[in-house]
Amino acid sequence: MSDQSAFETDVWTLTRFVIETGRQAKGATGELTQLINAMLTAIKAISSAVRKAGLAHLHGLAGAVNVTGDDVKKLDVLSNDLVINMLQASYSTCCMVSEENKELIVTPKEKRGKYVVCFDPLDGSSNIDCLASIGTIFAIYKRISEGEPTDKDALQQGNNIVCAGYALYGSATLVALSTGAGVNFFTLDPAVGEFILTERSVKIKPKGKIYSLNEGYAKYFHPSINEYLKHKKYPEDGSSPYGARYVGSMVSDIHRTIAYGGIFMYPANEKSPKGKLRLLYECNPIAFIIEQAGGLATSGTQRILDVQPESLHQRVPFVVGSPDDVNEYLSFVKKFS
Ligand SMILES: O=P(O)(O)OC[C@H]1O[C@](O)(COP(=O)(O)O)[C@@H](O)[C@@H]1O
Ligand SMILES: [Mg+2]
Ligand SMILES: [Mg+2]
Ligand SMILES: [Mg+2]
Repeated sequence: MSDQSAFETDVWTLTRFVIETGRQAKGATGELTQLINAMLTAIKAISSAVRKAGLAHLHGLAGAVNVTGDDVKKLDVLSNDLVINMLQASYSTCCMVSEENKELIVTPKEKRGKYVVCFDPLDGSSNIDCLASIGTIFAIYKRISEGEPTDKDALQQGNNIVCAGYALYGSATLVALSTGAGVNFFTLDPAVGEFILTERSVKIKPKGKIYSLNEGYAKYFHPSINEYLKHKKYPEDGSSPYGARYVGSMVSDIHRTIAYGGIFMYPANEKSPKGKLRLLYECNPIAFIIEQAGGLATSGTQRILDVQPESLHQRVPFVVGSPDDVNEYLSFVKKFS
């Protein structure tokens, strides 16, 4: 920062950051910049709705069940509508996949651009009514077909991600963003209505002190998971046991994992043989961000970004975090295979 006075006069806002990096990219047309800015507008509007949800009668159920069996909340619907409308109005998308829409969302012909966006408009919606932190997750790809957009455009490996990010509506509203050159954090200054760069080139610790999962399902876990958890609670080498944290909003649990280090897991269990989290709009964008911060993301048998998607709402077991912690977990998988 150039100015040492209390009031910063040359601030790096996220809008400025996106314009600058867009300008530097070879052959850039500005379409990705337009798309990211539209996403940020949706995120600001969702943040505002989240902050006044209780006052604006936005708590509670919308009265439907979505394609993966979740009860849909009023804020899920509002967030979904905001993201779809803002993105379509940016003239930069051809199709989208949302947790809340069974089918591919195809942009009207006259508003089409070259990008595909997969998103979870509101993550952790079971936490809305108790005022715990929630989020939004997204991944952006270039379309791969010509003519009418099809599912094929969205069924791309995470390896093809052009840009991914998440917004966390926590004690502050924060956006983590990566275009493949590291991860940056931006915090919303509500007075200005802009996201301000607060942490550049974020790196996750090689090893943490926290494990995070819904341990209530232990009865249904594979023995390798329970053995690993036992090792975290009763370390044989005399080291201190790990602390346990689990919000139940993935964005919160992931943001803590990046900020403090450690491991987050939503493994398969007997009741959910592929776990709960969905590949296209939950696991892939988070895996991209975690890897960009120096961490690892695996299904237990495969790197998440290498998984070839077969359907829009498919689930995948998900284990992510500090590299040493994820590798230690993988050694337990190996022992039991
Ligand atoms: O209640 P469980 O089984 O622990 O599941 C919690 C997980 O479900 C989710 O809430 C699913 O996300 P949605 O709220 O977007 O459906 C994740 O954020 C979280 O990690
Ligand atoms: Mg849901
Ligand atoms: Mg979610
Ligand atoms: Mg959701």
